[in-house]
Amino acid sequence: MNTSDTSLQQSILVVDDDPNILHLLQTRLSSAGYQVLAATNGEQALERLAEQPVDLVLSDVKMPGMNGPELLQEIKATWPNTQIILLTAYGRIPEAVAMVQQGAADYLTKPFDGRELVEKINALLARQDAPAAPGDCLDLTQVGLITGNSPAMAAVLALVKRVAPSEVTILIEGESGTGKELVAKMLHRLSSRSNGPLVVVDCGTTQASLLESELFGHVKGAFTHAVQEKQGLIQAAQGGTLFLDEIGNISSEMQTRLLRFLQERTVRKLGEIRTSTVDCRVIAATNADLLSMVRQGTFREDLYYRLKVVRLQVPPLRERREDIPLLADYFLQLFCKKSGIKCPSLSASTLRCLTNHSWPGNVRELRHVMEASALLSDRIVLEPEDIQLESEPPTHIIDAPLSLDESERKTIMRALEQMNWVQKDAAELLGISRRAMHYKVRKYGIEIPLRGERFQE
Ligand SMILES: Nc1ncnc2c1ncn2[C@@H]1O[C@H](COP(=O)(O)OP(=O)(O)OP(=O)(O)O)[C@@H](O)[C@H]1O
Repeated sequence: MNTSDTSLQQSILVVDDDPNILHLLQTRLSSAGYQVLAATNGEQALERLAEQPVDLVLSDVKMPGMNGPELLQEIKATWPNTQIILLTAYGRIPEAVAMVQQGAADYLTKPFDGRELVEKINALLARQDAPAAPGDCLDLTQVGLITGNSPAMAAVLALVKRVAPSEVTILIEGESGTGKELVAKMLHRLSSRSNGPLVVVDCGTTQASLLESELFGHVKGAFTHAVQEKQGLIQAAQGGTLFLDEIGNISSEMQTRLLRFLQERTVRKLGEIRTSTVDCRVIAATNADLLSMVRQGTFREDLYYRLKVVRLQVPPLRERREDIPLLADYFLQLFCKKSGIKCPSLSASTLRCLTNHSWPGNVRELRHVMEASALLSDRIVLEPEDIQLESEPPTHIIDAPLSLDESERKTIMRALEQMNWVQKDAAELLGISRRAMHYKVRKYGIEIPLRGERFQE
């Protein structure tokens, strides 16, 4: 902590070119017990910091002269332990999110709620004061996440390390079995909440009717089988991380309740009047295309944007084949050690065979294949015939390069399907004129189902 010797007060530098906002922030934060310094632009902020380092900088993003991203870069280079919270206009959220990815702790949109701001700062500085989290020296294998030399996973891990210490909500996307849950674990372990619980909720397999009481809890007698009071999983994540797996599977009622929780950070048990505040970081994961679901009206747009403050995309295994040999060997050794059997090695042709497979079930499939091979073979070196791979679909279907026309036709079809066959909307989605869409539909002989509307030219 950077608190000066003469005072135990924590210090905050507020930076904004609007004198009214500056005054408001100074008053609010002083009355919350902080020592507050002020600057009206980025250059002045750096001068102030050179005179007196602070615990936290609260800065506007858009300012004349040095802008928010430049100021962030300067501060991170010279005072790496100083936390930065950004204030941004609603329309500039993408810029603020990019800054969080570059090391800012969090952001708030203007107009902001003063109470929420103070709570955010209190929580952030309280955690900064806490002893170093175990995640500080985390080695990936501690969460069981193995990667080889693939650039695709290196990029994911770099982003994980950058955003883990912040408080932002994260949406992890990726096909089933790619390791999204392990990524969530890593985010938790690398955060300042790593001493708190990581509560995993599988929204995909929990029965819709049960999910509400699982998440929010209930009082005794709230419904027929509520024989005793139960704490909800959200509350159980107090001080830690709530991981909502398969978020695309929740009902529209649950979407509304979750959105309310994300906005207000309070929960109310079923059958209870009182609400309680919960301080937890939320990470969600999905293997569905949430954006398409938003377009089809099956997933709330406002919830989608609340969840995907930062998006992390875990690539399928076929896009990071460099990782396959290391993962295969890791699973083989893990299983053999657990089962007390002598671990075989993999011949060069077996490795080639594993690397060329398309792995539709991703890392989970590779794990199962290696376990089965270790169990079923008693050889010292595993050859391709010892490995049971699902047969691949005929390669000419998946590998044949698409002609430009074919891929254009597929794109048009996908857009039309997504927009319920309304050509006007599909044209808008693809950023082409209605006339061009009409022409392409005719060119490719695409049949519009009767319920689809045809636009007037
Ligand atoms: N990089 C990895 N290193 C080691 N094990 C991995 C890795 N990625 C995935 N696994 C293993 O593969 C299996 C699936 O991983 P995980 O549950 O994290 O995937 P997921 O993307 O969350 O899947 P789903 O969408 O089906 O929930 C687990 O057994 C996990 O341990």
